[in-house]
Amino acid sequence: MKSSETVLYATDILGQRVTEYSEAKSLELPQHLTDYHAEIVRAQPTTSDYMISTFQSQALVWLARLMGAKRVLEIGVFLGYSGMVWSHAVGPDGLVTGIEFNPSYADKAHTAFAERGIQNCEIILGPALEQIPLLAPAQPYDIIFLDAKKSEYPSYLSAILSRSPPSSAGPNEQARLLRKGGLVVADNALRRGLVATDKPGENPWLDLEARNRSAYASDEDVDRLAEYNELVRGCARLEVFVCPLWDGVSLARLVD
Ligand SMILES: C[S@@+](CC[C@H](N)C(=O)[O-])C[C@H]1O[C@@H](n2cnc3c(N)ncnc32)[C@H](O)[C@@H]1O
Repeated sequence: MKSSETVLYATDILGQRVTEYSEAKSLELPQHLTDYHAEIVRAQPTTSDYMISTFQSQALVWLARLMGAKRVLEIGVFLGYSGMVWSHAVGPDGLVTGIEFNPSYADKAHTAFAERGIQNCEIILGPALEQIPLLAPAQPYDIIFLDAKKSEYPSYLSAILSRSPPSSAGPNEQARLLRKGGLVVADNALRRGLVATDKPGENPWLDLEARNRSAYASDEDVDRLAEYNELVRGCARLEVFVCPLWDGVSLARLVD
């Protein structure tokens, strides 16, 4: 099988079966997460693909647990599904802080947390680029999850890095936003593969994009995501792996 035929963009039966098999053989998500995901898919069919999938959730829980993560900053909350995933990953003694600029989404997420007795998720209301500089976590985050405006990813990254100075800048660990060894996890880093190819005949999403721009990605989104991937790859303080699953997930570790 060619690498381009992995589960990410596969529409063939084998790709589906491999994905189902991998989900079934990976760590189990608790019922409240799978139920809430299914509830949103049923109730909000046109926007439910804003959410990470349950399969991606399994990977993120595994990753957070591998790191022993206890503090997660999530930029882009929507209805709180991925916040609940991080909440589960960090456990009751951890904390998930979300930033969301849509008050109606934030309300619904708060309600969903309360209905499920989830007490370790908080939401800051406002535009991410205004709120990031105001954050003052008691301890630096272990993971920062980018899932808000795609065209702002490069700006999120520079805001995070400028608030996370290297050790050489002095003993200022408490003031850092992201701890040394922490991860910037950026969802949709490949955006339907458009960052990799927009040649007609190579990317079946091109037709869909042209017909329905608003549902998928604008040229600006794709250009800024490509810029984000370049910036991360070129940054000496970050070590990155771009995972070609789902819509692409960039995993960038802050080395210093
Ligand atoms: C893709 S959805 C997040 C989905 C969520 N992480 C999940 O998987 O369940 C993106 C969210 O980011 C919010 N958003 C977009 N731009 C934003 C910004 N500049 N500041 C804060 N929130 C923003 C949107 O309102 C939307 O709820």
